[in-house]
Amino acid sequence: MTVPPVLKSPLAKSLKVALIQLKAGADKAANLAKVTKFIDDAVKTSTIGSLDLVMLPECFNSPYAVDQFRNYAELIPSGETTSILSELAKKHGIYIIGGSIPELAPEDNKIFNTSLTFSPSGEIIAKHRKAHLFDIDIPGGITFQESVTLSGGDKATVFKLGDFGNVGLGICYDIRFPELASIASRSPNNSFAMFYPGAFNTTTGPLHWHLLARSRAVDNQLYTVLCSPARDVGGSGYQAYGHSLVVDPFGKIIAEAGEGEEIVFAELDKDVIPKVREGIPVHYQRRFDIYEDIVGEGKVKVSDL
Ligand SMILES: O=C(O)CCC(=O)C(=O)O
Repeated sequence: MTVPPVLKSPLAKSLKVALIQLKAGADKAANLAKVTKFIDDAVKTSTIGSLDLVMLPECFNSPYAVDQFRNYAELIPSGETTSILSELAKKHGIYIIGGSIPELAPEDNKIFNTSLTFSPSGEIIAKHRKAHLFDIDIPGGITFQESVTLSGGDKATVFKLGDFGNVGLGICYDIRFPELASIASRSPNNSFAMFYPGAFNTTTGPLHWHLLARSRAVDNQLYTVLCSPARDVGGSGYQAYGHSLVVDPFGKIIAEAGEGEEIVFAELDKDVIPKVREGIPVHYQRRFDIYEDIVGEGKVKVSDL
């Protein structure tokens, strides 16, 4: 096997990120006010210098509940959450990965679980509709059927984060399907990170949250960044797992929250990617001649907004 010359890192510089682990309730205005305050605080209290990107959790403006998604759904881009996040990105001059919100698609009245990313000038630069719907039934554990009210997106999402390079985006349950991260990481997309706003629960969280984050990182030799809501201790609704985290391309957890409301800071160091790909050259050893039919070049649907 010939290892090609080490690629220069796709990153212009290190990416400084903050993950906002907040608890959302039934009051949408209060949720949005909280988001504004947390983002302002993250920028002010950053322990790693000037932030480049702030990330929010899945369903941060509504309860995470099948019977509530339609009540909270908004049009994109004309809805209020889109304009608030756009203004915040502009005000602070940062990228915002806007967790996810229920989106109403007016053309067919469907509801999607959708994540938007904003540039530092407030433009939407990516839109991912959760592709794999969270339909599970674990006796004595948890039953949840997103497909009762949500529809699934039909594209992988990879986009350019300005000078930092390409990244991929999935939502929560999407992390269980390795294909999205693999599409993002391999040529020609060559992403350095996968971002997953997610709301695992107290049944599957302890079993799989860290395992999946580390697996996607190791499989693809990129960073994985997962942002969860805080746990609603004593609440009667969905119990999010918490533990927002960042895993480096070696599979090491470099930042992690607890269960409550918290901001976690992490720096995604550009030099780690070529180091790990040189040391363990799986990135260059893919045998698409053997498994082209699974994720063959040119056969994927990547979102272009
Ligand atoms: O996959 C899991 O265990 C949790 C997924 C989830 O909570 C979600 O997709 O919102």
